[in-house]
Amino acid sequence: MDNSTSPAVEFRGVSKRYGATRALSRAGFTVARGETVALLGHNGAGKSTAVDLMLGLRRPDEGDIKILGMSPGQAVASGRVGALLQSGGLPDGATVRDVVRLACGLYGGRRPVSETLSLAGLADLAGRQAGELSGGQSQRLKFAVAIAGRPELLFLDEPTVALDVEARRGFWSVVRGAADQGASVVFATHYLDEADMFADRVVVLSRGSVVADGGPSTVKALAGGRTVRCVLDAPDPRRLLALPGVQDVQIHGNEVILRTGDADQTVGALYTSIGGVRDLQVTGAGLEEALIALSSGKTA
Ligand SMILES: Nc1ncnc2c1ncn2[C@@H]1O[C@H](COP(=O)(O)OP(=O)(O)OP(=O)(O)O)[C@@H](O)[C@H]1O
Repeated sequence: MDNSTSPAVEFRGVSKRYGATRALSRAGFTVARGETVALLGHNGAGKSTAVDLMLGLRRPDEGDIKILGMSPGQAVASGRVGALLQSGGLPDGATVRDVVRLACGLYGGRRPVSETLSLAGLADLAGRQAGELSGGQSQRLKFAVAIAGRPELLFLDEPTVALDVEARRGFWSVVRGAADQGASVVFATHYLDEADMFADRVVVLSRGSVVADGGPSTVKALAGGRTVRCVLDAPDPRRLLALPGVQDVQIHGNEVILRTGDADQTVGALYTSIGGVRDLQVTGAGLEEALIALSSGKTA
């Protein structure tokens, strides 16, 4: 069957219970080829369950899951899917190169060892023992194993949990490199800034249901956006309302209060097309507030 045009993921009406716990409740979303999608939600929202189901590690109670046009089991068996899961260690005594060589060998050399090392940012660490790596380096080694078969689709389950800011940045820059080569990426996270910065789309899960699905700025706007305050000489309400993202304008003398669904664009345009901006402040709903509002069903 030619399934090269099928979406990377079709997840339709999926429910999963563990005894009395309802982990997923008719959850649905799709992931297009080449897209990077964040599954965002608090602890227990159902993210890992969704990832396990997409990898065929568990079976849904109801619903339908297709991965690259196939059942999850077939997709994984075809070697076209890579994964970095929360569990799973590395052989401490082996070097980075040994681990990567083994992974590349298991996939019949679809991706050369040197390319895999360099994509994962490990070229300079190839001779290091896996047990001597920092947290960020060992996540990059697990990532190298995940991309060794040149997968068309990558699943990353909370890959940067417990990493510091620098290590997280390093990790995401290597993921970008793999995504730039055309792989679709699905990652679970409760780091809101990561979803905002690295995903084309964010699927927000709350108590097993999808409560929002859209671009990061759409998800933020759903929860009411942010407030941008500043001082301007002679503010013009019509020009301010025409700025990108602005939904509402209030003016008190020289003080301006804008409600916006995209604070970054609004602030940029304030400086470039209005000018004379003083005492600028941005407050209110970031993705964090959006998530809280969406999770409790209190969206605007
Ligand atoms: N093997 C299991 N047995 C029983 N309950 C489970 C099991 N795995 C998950 N759960 C429960 O299912 C719900 C969803 O868990 P899941 O791990 O999918 O959420 P998550 O969003 O990945 O959370 P986290 O961010 O903490 O990893 C939670 O209430 C969890 O306690």
